[in-house]
Amino acid sequence: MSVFDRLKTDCASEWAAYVDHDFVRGMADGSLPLDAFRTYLKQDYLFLIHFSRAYALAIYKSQTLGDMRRGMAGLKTILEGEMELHVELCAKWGIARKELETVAEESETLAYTRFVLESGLRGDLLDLQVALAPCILGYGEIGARHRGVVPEGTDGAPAYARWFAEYASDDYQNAARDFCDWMDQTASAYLTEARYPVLRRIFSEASRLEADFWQMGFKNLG
Ligand SMILES: Cc1ncc(CO)c(N)n1
Repeated sequence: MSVFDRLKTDCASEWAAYVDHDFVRGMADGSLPLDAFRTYLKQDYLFLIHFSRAYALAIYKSQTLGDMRRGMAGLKTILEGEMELHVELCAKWGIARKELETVAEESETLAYTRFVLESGLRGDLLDLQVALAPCILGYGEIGARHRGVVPEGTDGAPAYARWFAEYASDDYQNAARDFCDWMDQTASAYLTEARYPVLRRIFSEASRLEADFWQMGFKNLG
């Protein structure tokens, strides 16, 4: 069993609340208000900036050149792939790059991103990977489950279909698989049963903060 499967099994309710959140269901059936998606997308741009910093921290926390290379590949995926998707989607929906760069950070964004960074600063590479796992592997699961199929006819449907397609793409799915293998490899070097409860707590909190991040999208709806 992978470390990811073990953590997911032990945090089943937090995991389900995250990957089956109403926000995700609303994207999947097209009913999500576009303003909720816009709020989410702007905050996610800020999220990705800190997420990149967390990958940079993974490089710093690496013990081997192999780990450093994997951290660098992850950093590249975000900086050159995912962030461009955001700029593209935002431009389509009337949010210019300039506006993205000046958006005020919501407390949910602040809490989640700094929690991930703090988990890595305080701990070692494995703590950091466990804090990052819900982000990468959760979006991988959501993308694979919905595969870009959104019923047409609602305002947001094209954006949601594009969004799902990105996370269902081979590139993203391969990056998620690589991440899972990488975490298993680190665990085989560092995981002991004595430290497992700490990792489980990190995974559970990161999953809860992901659910809060979706919920944030519903704030400020008129
Ligand atoms: C909040 C959040 N979690 C995970 C991902 C996937 O990278 C993302 N873009 N945003």
